[in-house]
Amino acid sequence: ASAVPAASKGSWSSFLKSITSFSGDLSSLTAPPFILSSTSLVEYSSYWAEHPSLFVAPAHEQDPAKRALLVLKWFISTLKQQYSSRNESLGSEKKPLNPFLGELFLGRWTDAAGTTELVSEQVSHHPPITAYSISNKEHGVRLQGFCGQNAWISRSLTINVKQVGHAILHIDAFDEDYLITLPPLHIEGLYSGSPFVELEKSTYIQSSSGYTAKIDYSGKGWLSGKKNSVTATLYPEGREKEPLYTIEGQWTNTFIIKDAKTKKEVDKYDSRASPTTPLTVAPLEEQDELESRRAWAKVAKGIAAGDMDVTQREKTLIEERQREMRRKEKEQGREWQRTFFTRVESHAVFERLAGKIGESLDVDKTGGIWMWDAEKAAKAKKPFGEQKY
Ligand SMILES: CCC(=O)OC[C@H](C)CC[C@H]1O[C@H]2C[C@H]3[C@@H]4CC=C5C[C@@H](O)CC[C@]5(C)[C@H]4CC[C@]3(C)[C@H]2[C@@H]1C
Repeated sequence: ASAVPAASKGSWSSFLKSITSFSGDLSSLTAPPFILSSTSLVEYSSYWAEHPSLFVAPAHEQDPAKRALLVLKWFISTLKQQYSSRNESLGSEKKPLNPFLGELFLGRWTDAAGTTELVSEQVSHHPPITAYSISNKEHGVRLQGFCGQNAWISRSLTINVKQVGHAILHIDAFDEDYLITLPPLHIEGLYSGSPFVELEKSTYIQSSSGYTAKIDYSGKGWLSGKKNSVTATLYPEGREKEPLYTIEGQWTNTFIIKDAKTKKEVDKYDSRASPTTPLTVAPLEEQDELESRRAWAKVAKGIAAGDMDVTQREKTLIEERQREMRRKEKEQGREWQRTFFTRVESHAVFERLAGKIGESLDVDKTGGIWMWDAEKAAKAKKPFGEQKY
């Protein structure tokens, strides 16, 4: 059954034609109004920690294998938010707003786990790359990472997305690091007008304490037959055939954790019984002009009202201002200063952990690694974007 509103049938079918001649940069596609989201992609970093208690739990587990298992459990619990939350709240996957260079999204979760802070910054516009840091000081846990997307259309009107980047979780109490790789995905359901994400292939979590998790994704009609299926094993690095724990289930629903030797269930996770903690974001009037919801407020209103003239006009204003800033920077031989993150050519922890996973790891093809810069962060205060012209 098509989910395309009757009035949009025409624009949806012309949209489907347009994506067959697709270039590779998703944001270059003009999608019809009903598929547009008023949320900017820079906000998607928040999906990593909407269950702060799961995010900090590993910091309190003394046994290194069980600690690695808690990291694996937290990671799989984030997938529903990352890849399916728009379906829940908006009825289908939507096209997010394309963040401008320097766009910021700042927020915090305050709940039983204390305060967990989110900083997300669009560190590159061409190609689009978002860098993020999520940290909880009381429990001494910090996730940092970056991500971009390479996309292409396959013949069956499927949008395929390869994610570029990775995440690194650091646990202060054990001075331990976990390298997390990002799943390839494709968008199904485009033809019927109700697109949704399906994950595919495998990803890894490699700990500095010597444990590897391999996570395999499959969908409806694949080996497991169920939509959004996931299986995972946790094993001592290099000994994939001697798993300690196994996980199986659906990342949009429930999954169970078993002891690989006794085959006994040791834990389970039910996403429907695990409410997320809402993120607290400053009210628009207190936000900096670089902060996403303030910057896109007029565009968001236009999209919510289904008024494409206002939407297009306000979007053009933002895009023109960005082009003007890039032109001036070029003229003055300067580059936009990122507020919280720095690009490095190499990174010891990343290289060491990536080496343990071996060739299966898709390192960022742009070669750069975006890292949280504590010095910049200490100096960063509003107005963030005061770059002298
Ligand atoms: C662009 C053509 C178009 O508008 O088609 C409409 C459809 C909504 C499909 C294209 C868009 O689908 C969106 C899904 C987005 C990904 C969802 C989750 C994540 C995880 C997060 O940690 C990083 C970002 C990422 C990979 C999103 C990237 C952008 C995606 C693919 C949107 C597509 C434009």
